[in-house]
Amino acid sequence: MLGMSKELYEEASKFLVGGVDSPVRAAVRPYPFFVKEGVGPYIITEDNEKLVDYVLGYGPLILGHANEAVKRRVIEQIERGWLYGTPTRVELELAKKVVSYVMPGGKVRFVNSGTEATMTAIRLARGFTGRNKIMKFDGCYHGAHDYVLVQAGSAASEYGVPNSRGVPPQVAALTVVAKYNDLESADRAAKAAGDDLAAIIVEPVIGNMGVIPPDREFLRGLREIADRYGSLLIFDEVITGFRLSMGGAQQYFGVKADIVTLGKIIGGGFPIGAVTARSEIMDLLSPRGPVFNAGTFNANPVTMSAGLATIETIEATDALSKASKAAKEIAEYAEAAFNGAASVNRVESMFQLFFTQRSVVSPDDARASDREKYAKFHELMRKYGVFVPPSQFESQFTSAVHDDEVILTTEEALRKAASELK
Ligand SMILES: Cc1ncc(COP(=O)(O)O)c(C=O)c1O
Ligand SMILES: NCC(=O)CCC(=O)O
Repeated sequence: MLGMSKELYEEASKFLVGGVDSPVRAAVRPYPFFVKEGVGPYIITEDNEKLVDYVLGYGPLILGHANEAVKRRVIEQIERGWLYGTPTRVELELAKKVVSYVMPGGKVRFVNSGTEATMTAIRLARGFTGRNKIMKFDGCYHGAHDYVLVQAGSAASEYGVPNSRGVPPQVAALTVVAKYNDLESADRAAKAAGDDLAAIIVEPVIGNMGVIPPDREFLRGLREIADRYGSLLIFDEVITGFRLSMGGAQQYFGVKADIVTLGKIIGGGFPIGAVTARSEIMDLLSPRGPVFNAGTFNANPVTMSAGLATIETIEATDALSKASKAAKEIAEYAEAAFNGAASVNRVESMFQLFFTQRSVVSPDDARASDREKYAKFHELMRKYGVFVPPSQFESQFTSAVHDDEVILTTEEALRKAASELK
Protein backbone atom coordinates (compact mmCIF):
# COMPACT_ATOMS: atom_id res chain seq x y z
CA MET A 1 0.00 0.00 0.00
CA LEU A 2 1.37 3.39 -0.98
CA GLY A 3 2.65 5.28 2.06
CA MET A 4 2.83 2.17 4.24
CA SER A 5 6.62 2.31 4.68
CA LYS A 6 6.36 5.94 5.76
CA GLU A 7 3.77 5.06 8.36
CA LEU A 8 5.79 2.07 9.60
CA TYR A 9 8.97 4.14 9.71
CA GLU A 10 7.35 6.88 11.77
CA GLU A 11 6.05 4.30 14.21
CA ALA A 12 9.37 2.41 14.24
CA SER A 13 11.28 5.60 15.04
CA LYS A 14 9.52 5.70 18.41
CA PHE A 15 10.81 2.24 19.33
CA LEU A 16 13.97 1.65 17.31
CA VAL A 17 16.95 3.98 17.06
CA GLY A 18 16.58 5.79 13.76
CA GLY A 19 13.74 3.41 12.95
CA VAL A 20 16.20 0.59 12.17
CA ASP A 21 18.37 -2.05 13.80
CA SER A 22 21.48 -1.59 11.68
CA PRO A 23 22.59 1.83 10.47
CA VAL A 24 23.05 1.21 6.73
CA ARG A 25 19.31 0.56 6.45
CA ALA A 26 18.61 4.17 7.38
CA ALA A 27 20.64 5.48 4.43
CA VAL A 28 17.60 5.10 2.14
CA ARG A 29 16.14 8.57 1.52
CA PRO A 30 13.83 10.12 2.59
CA TYR A 31 13.08 7.14 4.87
CA PRO A 32 13.80 3.41 4.70
CA PHE A 33 11.29 1.26 2.87
CA PHE A 34 9.99 -1.79 4.70
CA VAL A 35 10.01 -5.16 2.97
CA LYS A 36 7.37 -7.85 3.34
CA GLU A 37 8.59 -10.54 0.98
CA GLY A 38 11.56 -11.84 -0.98
CA VAL A 39 11.09 -13.99 -4.09
CA GLY A 40 14.09 -15.19 -6.10
CA PRO A 41 15.86 -12.04 -7.34
CA TYR A 42 13.12 -9.69 -6.12
CA ILE A 43 11.94 -8.03 -2.94
CA ILE A 44 8.41 -6.73 -2.45
CA THR A 45 8.07 -3.65 -0.28
CA GLU A 46 5.20 -2.77 2.04
CA ASP A 47 4.34 -0.14 -0.58
CA ASN A 48 3.97 -2.97 -3.13
CA GLU A 49 7.02 -2.06 -5.18
CA LYS A 50 8.70 -5.07 -6.79
CA LEU A 51 12.43 -4.41 -6.92
CA VAL A 52 15.28 -6.42 -8.42
CA ASP A 53 17.57 -6.96 -5.45
CA TYR A 54 21.32 -6.30 -5.61
CA VAL A 55 21.66 -6.06 -1.84
CA LEU A 56 20.59 -9.65 -1.15
CA GLY A 57 20.67 -9.23 2.61
CA TYR A 58 24.16 -7.65 2.25
CA GLY A 59 25.61 -10.78 0.69
CA PRO A 60 24.35 -14.07 2.11
CA LEU A 61 21.66 -14.81 -0.50
CA ILE A 62 23.83 -16.20 -3.32
CA LEU A 63 20.84 -18.38 -4.34
CA GLY A 64 18.34 -15.50 -4.19
CA HIS A 65 15.38 -15.18 -1.83
CA ALA A 66 13.43 -18.14 -0.48
CA ASN A 67 15.39 -20.79 -2.38
CA GLU A 68 13.33 -24.01 -2.39
CA ALA A 69 16.10 -26.40 -1.30
CA VAL A 70 17.12 -24.17 1.59
CA LYS A 71 13.53 -23.58 2.62
CA ARG A 72 12.77 -27.33 2.63
CA ARG A 73 15.78 -28.15 4.83
CA VAL A 74 14.98 -25.35 7.26
CA ILE A 75 11.37 -26.52 7.59
CA GLU A 76 12.48 -30.15 8.06
CA GLN A 77 14.80 -29.01 10.85
CA ILE A 78 12.16 -26.84 12.50
CA GLU A 79 9.77 -29.78 12.59
CA ARG A 80 12.32 -31.61 14.75
CA GLY A 81 12.86 -28.65 17.09
CA TRP A 82 15.34 -25.85 16.70
CA LEU A 83 17.70 -25.67 19.66
CA TYR A 84 19.19 -28.48 21.73
CA GLY A 85 22.31 -27.11 23.42
CA THR A 86 24.20 -30.18 22.14
CA PRO A 87 26.21 -31.00 19.04
CA THR A 88 24.23 -32.07 15.98
CA ARG A 89 24.84 -34.15 12.88
CA VAL A 90 24.10 -31.20 10.57
CA GLU A 91 26.75 -29.09 12.32
CA LEU A 92 29.29 -31.84 11.65
CA GLU A 93 28.25 -31.99 7.99
CA LEU A 94 28.64 -28.24 7.54
CA ALA A 95 31.98 -28.29 9.38
CA LYS A 96 33.27 -30.95 6.97
CA LYS A 97 32.28 -28.83 3.98
CA VAL A 98 33.78 -25.61 5.32
CA VAL A 99 37.03 -27.20 6.45
CA SER A 100 37.53 -29.23 3.28
CA TYR A 101 37.05 -26.20 1.02
CA VAL A 102 38.68 -23.48 3.10
CA MET A 103 41.17 -25.01 5.53
CA PRO A 104 41.92 -28.65 4.62
CA GLY A 105 43.23 -30.52 7.66
CA GLY A 106 42.11 -27.72 10.00
CA LYS A 107 39.11 -27.11 12.20
CA VAL A 108 36.24 -24.62 12.41
CA ARG A 109 34.24 -22.93 15.20
CA PHE A 110 30.76 -21.69 14.30
CA VAL A 111 29.54 -18.46 15.90
CA ASN A 112 26.59 -16.16 15.15
CA SER A 113 27.93 -13.25 13.13
CA GLY A 114 30.91 -12.00 11.20
CA THR A 115 31.52 -9.67 14.13
CA GLU A 116 31.95 -12.60 16.51
CA ALA A 117 34.10 -14.38 13.95
CA THR A 118 36.69 -11.59 13.67
CA MET A 119 36.60 -10.95 17.41
CA THR A 120 37.34 -14.61 18.06
CA ALA A 121 39.97 -14.81 15.32
CA ILE A 122 41.84 -11.85 16.78
CA ARG A 123 41.67 -13.27 20.29
CA LEU A 124 42.95 -16.56 18.94
CA ALA A 125 45.85 -14.85 17.14
CA ARG A 126 46.74 -13.02 20.34
CA GLY A 127 46.53 -16.25 22.31
CA PHE A 128 48.66 -18.11 19.78
CA THR A 129 51.41 -15.52 19.43
CA GLY A 130 51.35 -14.11 22.97
CA ARG A 131 51.31 -10.64 21.36
CA ASN A 132 48.79 -7.81 21.63
CA LYS A 133 48.69 -5.60 18.54
CA ILE A 134 46.86 -6.12 15.29
CA MET A 135 47.17 -4.40 11.93
CA LYS A 136 44.07 -3.52 9.98
CA PHE A 137 43.55 -1.46 6.85
CA ASP A 138 41.87 1.89 6.52
CA GLY A 139 38.40 1.31 5.04
CA CYS A 140 38.18 -2.39 5.83
CA TYR A 141 35.19 -3.40 7.95
CA HIS A 142 35.36 -6.43 10.18
CA GLY A 143 32.19 -6.02 12.22
CA ALA A 144 31.07 -3.93 15.16
CA HIS A 145 33.41 -4.84 18.04
CA ASP A 146 36.05 -2.72 19.76
CA TYR A 147 39.22 -4.23 18.26
CA VAL A 148 38.26 -3.27 14.70
CA LEU A 149 36.22 -0.04 14.93
CA VAL A 150 39.30 1.90 13.95
CA GLN A 151 39.23 3.55 10.51
CA ALA A 152 36.37 1.19 9.67
CA GLY A 153 34.46 1.13 6.38
CA SER A 154 30.80 0.29 5.71
CA ALA A 155 28.20 2.13 7.80
CA ALA A 156 30.95 3.41 10.13
CA SER A 157 32.29 5.43 7.19
CA GLU A 158 28.87 6.22 5.73
CA TYR A 159 27.94 7.96 8.97
CA GLY A 160 31.34 9.58 9.54
CA VAL A 161 32.29 7.49 12.58
CA PRO A 162 35.13 5.28 11.33
CA ASN A 163 36.44 5.47 14.91
CA SER A 164 33.54 4.76 17.23
CA ARG A 165 33.10 6.66 20.43
CA GLY A 166 32.96 4.26 23.36
CA VAL A 167 36.02 2.28 22.29
CA PRO A 168 38.62 2.91 25.01
CA PRO A 169 41.71 4.63 23.56
CA GLN A 170 43.82 1.95 25.23
CA VAL A 171 42.03 -0.65 23.12
CA ALA A 172 42.16 1.38 19.90
CA ALA A 173 45.90 1.91 20.49
CA LEU A 174 46.41 -1.83 20.04
CA THR A 175 45.17 -1.56 16.45
CA VAL A 176 47.69 -0.14 13.99
CA VAL A 177 46.24 1.07 10.70
CA ALA A 178 47.84 0.76 7.28
CA LYS A 179 46.76 1.70 3.78
CA TYR A 180 45.17 -0.95 1.57
CA ASN A 181 47.05 -1.79 -1.61
CA ASP A 182 50.16 -0.17 -0.15
CA LEU A 183 52.78 -2.65 1.01
CA GLU A 184 55.18 0.05 2.18
CA SER A 185 52.51 1.37 4.51
CA ALA A 186 51.88 -2.17 5.81
CA ASP A 187 55.58 -2.70 6.37
CA ARG A 188 55.86 0.62 8.25
CA ALA A 189 52.88 -0.31 10.44
CA ALA A 190 54.42 -3.71 11.18
CA LYS A 191 57.69 -2.02 12.17
CA ALA A 192 55.79 0.41 14.38
CA ALA A 193 54.14 -2.51 16.18
CA GLY A 194 57.63 -3.87 16.83
CA ASP A 195 57.65 -7.39 18.16
CA ASP A 196 54.08 -7.09 19.45
CA LEU A 197 52.17 -7.69 16.19
CA ALA A 198 49.85 -10.68 16.70
CA ALA A 199 48.04 -10.50 13.37
CA ILE A 200 47.32 -8.68 10.16
CA ILE A 201 43.60 -8.74 9.36
CA VAL A 202 42.40 -7.82 5.89
CA GLU A 203 39.41 -8.06 3.58
CA PRO A 204 41.10 -9.75 0.61
CA VAL A 205 38.74 -7.75 -1.63
CA ILE A 206 37.33 -4.70 0.13
CA GLY A 207 33.56 -4.97 0.02
CA ASN A 208 32.89 -2.25 2.57
CA MET A 209 34.13 0.81 0.65
CA GLY A 210 32.22 -0.12 -2.43
CA VAL A 211 34.35 -2.82 -4.07
CA ILE A 212 38.12 -2.43 -4.19
CA PRO A 213 40.16 -5.33 -5.56
CA PRO A 214 43.67 -6.06 -4.29
CA ASP A 215 46.66 -5.21 -6.49
CA ARG A 216 48.36 -8.27 -7.90
CA GLU A 217 51.12 -8.35 -5.33
CA PHE A 218 49.30 -6.93 -2.32
CA LEU A 219 48.01 -10.12 -0.67
CA ARG A 220 51.20 -12.02 -1.41
CA GLY A 221 53.16 -9.12 0.10
CA LEU A 222 51.04 -9.24 3.26
CA ARG A 223 51.80 -12.96 3.55
CA GLU A 224 55.51 -12.12 3.43
CA ILE A 225 55.22 -9.32 5.98
CA ALA A 226 53.28 -11.58 8.37
CA ASP A 227 55.95 -14.27 8.00
CA ARG A 228 58.79 -11.79 8.44
CA TYR A 229 57.34 -10.42 11.68
CA GLY A 230 56.15 -13.77 13.03
CA SER A 231 52.51 -12.60 12.93
CA LEU A 232 49.42 -14.45 11.72
CA LEU A 233 47.61 -13.44 8.55
CA ILE A 234 43.81 -13.31 8.93
CA PHE A 235 41.70 -13.18 5.78
CA ASP A 236 38.28 -11.82 6.64
CA GLU A 237 36.22 -13.74 4.09
CA VAL A 238 32.82 -12.93 5.55
CA ILE A 239 31.88 -11.59 2.09
CA THR A 240 34.31 -13.40 -0.23
CA GLY A 241 33.95 -16.89 1.30
CA PHE A 242 32.03 -19.26 -1.00
CA ARG A 243 31.53 -16.31 -3.38
CA LEU A 244 34.81 -15.76 -5.26
CA SER A 245 35.28 -19.53 -5.38
CA MET A 246 34.46 -22.51 -3.15
CA GLY A 247 37.82 -21.96 -1.47
CA GLY A 248 37.17 -18.20 -1.26
CA ALA A 249 39.85 -15.57 -1.77
CA GLN A 250 42.70 -17.85 -0.69
CA GLN A 251 41.99 -20.12 -3.62
CA TYR A 252 41.04 -17.29 -5.99
CA PHE A 253 44.24 -15.31 -5.44
CA GLY A 254 46.50 -18.24 -4.54
CA VAL A 255 47.55 -16.85 -1.14
CA LYS A 256 47.21 -18.82 2.11
CA ALA A 257 46.06 -17.19 5.32
CA ASP A 258 46.63 -18.60 8.81
CA ILE A 259 43.11 -17.86 10.00
CA VAL A 260 40.02 -17.32 7.83
CA THR A 261 36.81 -15.76 9.10
CA LEU A 262 33.55 -16.58 7.36
CA GLY A 263 29.89 -15.60 7.64
CA LYS A 264 27.01 -14.61 5.33
CA ILE A 265 26.78 -17.32 2.60
CA ILE A 266 27.67 -20.25 4.88
CA GLY A 267 24.51 -19.57 6.91
CA GLY A 268 22.21 -19.42 3.88
CA GLY A 269 20.66 -16.17 5.14
CA PHE A 270 20.48 -17.07 8.84
CA PRO A 271 22.79 -15.52 11.47
CA ILE A 272 26.29 -16.98 11.24
CA GLY A 273 30.00 -16.49 11.56
CA ALA A 274 32.88 -18.95 11.58
CA VAL A 275 36.57 -19.06 12.36
CA THR A 276 38.76 -21.62 10.66
CA ALA A 277 42.49 -22.28 10.95
CA ARG A 278 44.93 -25.14 11.15
CA SER A 279 44.39 -27.38 14.17
CA GLU A 280 47.48 -26.14 15.99
CA ILE A 281 45.80 -22.72 16.21
CA MET A 282 42.17 -23.83 16.61
CA ASP A 283 42.97 -26.21 19.46
CA LEU A 284 43.81 -23.20 21.61
CA LEU A 285 40.07 -22.48 21.76
CA SER A 286 37.93 -23.59 24.67
CA PRO A 287 37.25 -26.43 25.55
CA ARG A 288 40.67 -27.63 24.30
CA GLY A 289 42.68 -24.52 25.18
CA PRO A 290 42.80 -21.27 27.13
CA VAL A 291 41.31 -18.88 24.52
CA PHE A 292 37.65 -18.50 25.37
CA ASN A 293 34.68 -18.59 23.05
CA ALA A 294 31.15 -19.79 23.68
CA GLY A 295 27.59 -19.10 22.54
CA THR A 296 24.06 -20.27 23.24
CA PHE A 297 23.30 -20.05 19.54
CA ASN A 298 26.67 -21.20 18.14
CA ALA A 299 25.96 -23.76 15.39
CA ASN A 300 22.20 -23.33 15.71
CA PRO A 301 20.67 -26.27 13.82
CA VAL A 302 18.38 -24.10 11.70
CA THR A 303 21.34 -22.02 10.53
CA MET A 304 23.44 -25.15 9.99
CA SER A 305 20.67 -26.68 7.85
CA ALA A 306 20.32 -23.53 5.75
CA GLY A 307 24.10 -23.29 5.33
CA LEU A 308 24.52 -26.92 4.36
CA ALA A 309 21.62 -26.76 1.88
CA THR A 310 23.15 -23.59 0.39
CA ILE A 311 26.60 -25.10 -0.08
CA GLU A 312 25.16 -28.32 -1.53
CA THR A 313 23.02 -26.31 -3.95
CA ILE A 314 26.03 -24.25 -5.00
CA GLU A 315 27.92 -27.50 -5.65
CA ALA A 316 25.06 -29.01 -7.65
CA THR A 317 24.10 -25.98 -9.74
CA ASP A 318 27.24 -23.99 -10.54
CA ALA A 319 25.65 -21.08 -8.70
CA LEU A 320 28.87 -19.09 -8.32
CA SER A 321 29.52 -18.94 -12.08
CA LYS A 322 25.91 -17.96 -12.72
CA ALA A 323 26.10 -15.12 -10.21
CA SER A 324 29.44 -13.96 -11.63
CA LYS A 325 28.13 -14.02 -15.20
CA ALA A 326 25.20 -11.79 -14.24
CA ALA A 327 27.49 -9.36 -12.42
CA LYS A 328 29.85 -9.21 -15.39
CA GLU A 329 27.05 -8.32 -17.81
CA ILE A 330 25.62 -5.66 -15.52
CA ALA A 331 28.99 -4.13 -14.65
CA GLU A 332 29.94 -3.92 -18.33
CA TYR A 333 26.58 -2.43 -19.23
CA ALA A 334 26.85 0.15 -16.43
CA GLU A 335 30.35 1.13 -17.52
CA ALA A 336 29.08 1.71 -21.07
CA ALA A 337 25.85 3.45 -19.99
CA PHE A 338 27.68 6.01 -17.87
CA ASN A 339 30.27 6.47 -20.57
CA GLY A 340 33.18 7.63 -18.44
CA ALA A 341 31.10 9.39 -15.77
CA ALA A 342 31.28 6.37 -13.46
CA SER A 343 33.98 3.88 -12.68
CA VAL A 344 32.92 0.29 -12.06
CA ASN A 345 34.87 -2.22 -9.97
CA ARG A 346 34.01 -5.91 -10.02
CA VAL A 347 35.41 -9.13 -8.68
CA GLU A 348 33.23 -12.11 -9.67
CA SER A 349 29.74 -11.49 -8.25
CA MET A 350 30.58 -8.40 -6.20
CA PHE A 351 30.69 -4.99 -7.88
CA GLN A 352 30.05 -1.30 -7.34
CA LEU A 353 29.88 1.96 -9.27
CA PHE A 354 31.73 5.11 -8.21
CA PHE A 355 30.90 8.48 -9.67
CA THR A 356 34.40 9.57 -10.56
CA GLN A 357 36.38 9.65 -13.75
CA ARG A 358 39.42 7.93 -12.33
CA SER A 359 39.81 4.33 -11.39
CA VAL A 360 39.16 3.50 -7.75
CA VAL A 361 42.07 1.54 -6.30
CA SER A 362 42.00 2.72 -2.69
CA PRO A 363 39.51 3.77 0.00
CA ASP A 364 40.73 7.37 -0.51
CA ASP A 365 39.62 7.16 -4.16
CA ALA A 366 36.24 5.80 -3.00
CA ARG A 367 35.84 8.67 -0.53
CA ALA A 368 36.76 11.19 -3.24
CA SER A 369 34.02 9.96 -5.59
CA ASP A 370 30.73 11.88 -5.81
CA ARG A 371 28.67 10.32 -3.03
CA GLU A 372 25.72 12.64 -3.53
CA LYS A 373 25.53 11.41 -7.10
CA TYR A 374 25.61 7.85 -5.83
CA ALA A 375 22.68 8.62 -3.51
CA LYS A 376 20.75 9.99 -6.52
CA PHE A 377 21.70 6.89 -8.48
CA HIS A 378 20.20 4.76 -5.71
CA GLU A 379 16.98 6.77 -5.84
CA LEU A 380 16.71 6.59 -9.62
CA MET A 381 17.39 2.86 -9.74
CA ARG A 382 14.63 2.33 -7.22
CA LYS A 383 12.29 4.46 -9.29
CA TYR A 384 13.02 2.11 -12.20
CA GLY A 385 12.56 -1.07 -10.16
CA VAL A 386 16.02 -1.90 -8.83
CA PHE A 387 17.36 -1.97 -5.26
CA VAL A 388 21.07 -1.15 -5.06
CA PRO A 389 22.75 -0.46 -1.70
CA PRO A 390 21.82 2.99 -0.38
CA SER A 391 25.42 3.60 0.65
CA GLN A 392 28.43 4.07 -1.62
CA PHE A 393 30.43 2.11 0.91
CA GLU A 394 28.76 -1.25 0.28
CA SER A 395 29.02 -3.83 -2.48
CA GLN A 396 26.33 -4.84 -4.93
CA PHE A 397 25.80 -8.58 -5.20
CA THR A 398 24.26 -10.87 -7.77
CA SER A 399 22.76 -14.30 -7.16
CA ALA A 400 22.38 -17.45 -9.25
CA VAL A 401 18.80 -16.40 -10.08
CA HIS A 402 19.67 -13.03 -11.60
CA ASP A 403 18.64 -14.34 -15.03
CA ASP A 404 18.33 -12.71 -18.45
CA GLU A 405 14.96 -11.15 -17.68
CA VAL A 406 16.28 -9.57 -14.50
CA ILE A 407 19.39 -8.35 -16.29
CA LEU A 408 17.25 -6.74 -18.97
CA THR A 409 15.17 -4.87 -16.37
CA THR A 410 18.39 -3.73 -14.71
CA GLU A 411 19.97 -2.55 -17.96
CA GLU A 412 16.86 -0.56 -18.80
CA ALA A 413 17.01 1.05 -15.34
CA LEU A 414 20.73 1.79 -15.74
CA ARG A 415 20.14 3.38 -19.14
CA LYS A 416 17.45 5.70 -17.76
CA ALA A 417 19.40 6.50 -14.59
CA ALA A 418 22.48 7.34 -16.64
CA SER A 419 20.60 9.69 -18.92
CA GLU A 420 19.03 11.50 -15.96
CA LEU A 421 22.22 11.75 -13.96
CA LYS A 422 24.37 13.33 -16.67
C1 LIG B 1 34.24 -8.36 5.68
C2 LIG B 1 33.26 -8.35 6.80
N1 LIG B 1 33.62 -8.77 8.02
C3 LIG B 1 32.78 -8.80 9.04
C4 LIG B 1 31.49 -8.37 8.91
C5 LIG B 1 30.57 -8.40 10.09
O1 LIG B 1 29.62 -9.39 9.91
P1 LIG B 1 28.22 -9.32 10.70
O2 LIG B 1 27.47 -8.16 10.13
O3 LIG B 1 27.60 -10.65 10.41
O4 LIG B 1 28.56 -9.15 12.13
C6 LIG B 1 31.05 -7.92 7.67
C7 LIG B 1 29.66 -7.46 7.53
O5 LIG B 1 29.26 -7.03 6.54
C8 LIG B 1 31.95 -7.91 6.60
O6 LIG B 1 31.58 -7.46 5.39
N1 LIG C 1 28.88 -4.43 4.57
C1 LIG C 1 28.41 -4.27 5.86
C2 LIG C 1 27.31 -5.18 6.10
O1 LIG C 1 26.98 -5.97 5.26
C3 LIG C 1 26.59 -5.09 7.32
C4 LIG C 1 25.16 -4.94 7.09
C5 LIG C 1 24.54 -4.35 8.28
O2 LIG C 1 25.25 -4.13 9.27
O3 LIG C 1 23.34 -4.08 8.25
